[in-house]
Amino acid sequence: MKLEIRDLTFGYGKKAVGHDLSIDVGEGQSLCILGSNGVGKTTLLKTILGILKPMEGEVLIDGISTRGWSPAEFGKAIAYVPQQHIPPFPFSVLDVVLMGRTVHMSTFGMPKKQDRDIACDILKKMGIDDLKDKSYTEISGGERQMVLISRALAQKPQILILDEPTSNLDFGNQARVLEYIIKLVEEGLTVVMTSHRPEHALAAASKVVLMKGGDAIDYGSPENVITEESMKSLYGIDVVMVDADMPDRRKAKLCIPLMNSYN
Ligand SMILES: Nc1ncnc2c1ncn2[C@@H]1O[C@H](COP(=O)(O)OP(=O)(O)OP(=O)(O)O)[C@@H](O)[C@H]1O
Repeated sequence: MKLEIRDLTFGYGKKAVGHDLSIDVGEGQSLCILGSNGVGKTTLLKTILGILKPMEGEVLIDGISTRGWSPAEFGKAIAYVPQQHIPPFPFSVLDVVLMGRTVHMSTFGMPKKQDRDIACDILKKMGIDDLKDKSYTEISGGERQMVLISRALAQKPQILILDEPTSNLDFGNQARVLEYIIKLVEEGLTVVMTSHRPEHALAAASKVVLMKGGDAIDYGSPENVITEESMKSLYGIDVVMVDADMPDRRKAKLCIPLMNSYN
């Protein structure tokens, strides 16, 4: 599914957070939104998800405006992995993942065997099936992040939206989640994510948008958009871009902040 954001102004009530944004991301592509704290990344995601109404402009899915869509219509197309999720009850991990199946059930419907099979299969693919029967309130923040990604995938969305998907994860799980996102994109999913890690955008995104002061100051391929100059402009620090030789002869681009402590 193609996601288009056309001349979008978004925010809370009458207060605009972002202005006149136009970006698109197609099937089998991923878009990463970079920008400093409080610039409006989550607010943009909430507007795409229909949680907030556009102040001006439109969000289109496969060319159709989502204005007036019901939560069920959004739920069938888009799944969301939020930054933080505080559970009100001690559901089991499997129950949380099964919640992703709700959009495919009738009102008051109960999960069927097929729903359980889908949920268990995703937990296996994410490498966390050993957590299945644990209480969601008694697992670590990083494990919870993996469970939330599983819940979103159980929804079988066409578009997956992730707000800082690697923020709570250890070094290994960050790489695993990024690899998994890359695989899902290769399989045809449309992904939109936010990140505070330029390397993650370089590794996993087809397109990057840089947000500053409510505007998109640059938008395009990660290699073109993520530069020493643009990162200084975005985050106010000097950075050095380095090409690292990977064992398979590929190059990986790294973005290293210039700190006085290096010697
Ligand atoms: N519910 C709300 N009502 C009014 N203003 C809000 C609300 N939530 C966030 N804001 C404001 O909107 C602006 C953008 O916030 P947002 O959470 O979208 O930023 P962000 O780029 O996702 O930040 P971070 O990187 O820290 O997660 C901030 O100034 C914030 O204070």
